[in-house]
Amino acid sequence: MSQTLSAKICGVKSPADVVAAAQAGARYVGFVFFAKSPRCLMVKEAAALAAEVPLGVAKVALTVNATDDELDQITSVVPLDMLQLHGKESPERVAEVKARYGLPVMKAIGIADAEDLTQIDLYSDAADQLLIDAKPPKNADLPGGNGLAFDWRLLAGRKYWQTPWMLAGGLTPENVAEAIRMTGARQVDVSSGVESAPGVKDADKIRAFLAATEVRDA
Ligand SMILES: O=C(O)c1ccccc1N[C@@H]1O[C@H](COP(=O)(O)O)[C@@H](O)[C@H]1O
Repeated sequence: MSQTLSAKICGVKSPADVVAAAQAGARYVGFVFFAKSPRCLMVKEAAALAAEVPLGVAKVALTVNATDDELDQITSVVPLDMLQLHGKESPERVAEVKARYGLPVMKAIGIADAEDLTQIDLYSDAADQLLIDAKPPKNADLPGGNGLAFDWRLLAGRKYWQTPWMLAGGLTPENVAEAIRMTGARQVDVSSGVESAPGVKDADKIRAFLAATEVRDA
């Protein structure tokens, strides 16, 4: 039996990126609002891109430790379906953001070893979704989007968490099917693995990534 998973293409920067993601079957596209990222958008640029996103594809704003002022600016200008919090936001802050903006919130959890998995339980009530990503290296400029994978064996047998979750971190068209098989993920998120250079999405890689998420049961 063939199972189609949901995929998020994060860090789209142009109408062509949006078209490539939507036509390939992405269920989410991500707009990055983090100045150090090569994928960072101005609020007005994101609003223009949001207008290009077809119905059925969710628009996600990725922020890192954003203040209310920053989130006010983003949410007042960009039509959004979800907020992704990718910094050190506490469970209380996640709940506050969810209540203040009335949008579903996805909290990123960085994983390097088994101990990090305890974070998942801490956030599972406050967040609508969890993004289980590789923990960034110490002193990295970016808390995500580094093209680094974690040991997927840490998630083996844990696919029945109550809170919906996405797998992220170092996914590529070449490894995503194996990552899905090992973790049981039903949703995957990718940024650098579908780029030809940092911040430059590649339509062929986006298509190959989405095609590879169609996993055939044995
Ligand atoms: O993509 C970015 O630039 C980024 C910046 C700051 C925080 C998170 C970011 N991206 C997120 O990280 C995951 C994993 O990225 P990658 O596929 O390993 O490059 C990505 O899916 C985004 O959600």
